[in-house]
Amino acid sequence: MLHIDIELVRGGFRRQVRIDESSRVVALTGPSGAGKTSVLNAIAGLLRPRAGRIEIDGRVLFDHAAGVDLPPHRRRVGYVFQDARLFPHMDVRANLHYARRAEERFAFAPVVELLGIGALLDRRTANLSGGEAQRVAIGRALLSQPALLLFDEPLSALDPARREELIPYLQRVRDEIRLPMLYVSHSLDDVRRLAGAVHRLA
Ligand SMILES: Nc1ncnc2c1ncn2[C@@H]1O[C@H](COP(=O)(O)OP(=O)(O)OP(=O)(O)O)[C@@H](O)[C@H]1O
Repeated sequence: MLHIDIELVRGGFRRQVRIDESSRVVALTGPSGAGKTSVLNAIAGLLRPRAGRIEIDGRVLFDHAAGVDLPPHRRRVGYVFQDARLFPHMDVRANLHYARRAEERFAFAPVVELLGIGALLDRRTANLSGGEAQRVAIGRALLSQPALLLFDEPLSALDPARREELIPYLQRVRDEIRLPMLYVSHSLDDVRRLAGAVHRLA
C-alpha cells in the first residue's frame, strides 16, 4: 500500500526514509525532529526529496530516476494539520466548499453526515471548538476527493475531552472512507486506537 524510499534534505537535516507497509492505515511516530512532517510534505508534493520514490496504493507520485514528480494538485492528497487551518472569514459551509472538486466519490451530504457537522454549516469558524474545527477540516479534505489522507498530529492541540470526542470520528473515517491513511502521532494510545501498523522514524 505504502512504498516510500526517499532521501530528504532540509537545511542541515538529511535522512534516508524507507517505509514499506501493506496496512491501509499507518501511524508514523518518532522523536521531535525525526522528519515526520517532512515525510508528509514529501508525499503531498510540498517538499521535493533529493532522490528516491514514493508509491501509494499503486500510484507513483514521485520517482526521481524516472523523472516523475506530480504537482501537489495532481497527487490527490487530503491533508489535515494539527491546527484546523480553516479560513476565518468564511463560515463552515464555505470552508467545506473551498477545495471541493466535482463529486466523484465523496459527496457533500454524506461527508457532512459522517462527520456530524450538519448543525455547524452556518456557523463562523472562530466560534467552533477545536474538535469541531478538526471535523470540518477533515470534511474539507474529503471533499477535495483525495486518494490518500495525511494527518499531522490532528489531536495534539485538543484537550483530553475534545480528543476523546474526535477519535470516534477518525475511526469512522478510517472504517467507512477506506482510503490509505498516514497518521503522525506522539501518542501511543491514539496509535493503538487508529492505526493498523506503526512505522517509527528513529
Ligand atoms: N524550512 C526548514 N529549513 C531547515 N531545516 C528545517 C526546515 N523545516 C524543518 N527543518 C528541520 O528538519 C528536521 C525534520 O523536521 P520535521 O518537522 O519533519 O520533524 P518532525 O519529526 O515532524 O518533528 P516534530 O515532531 O517536532 O513536528 C528538523 O531537524 C527540522 O529542524
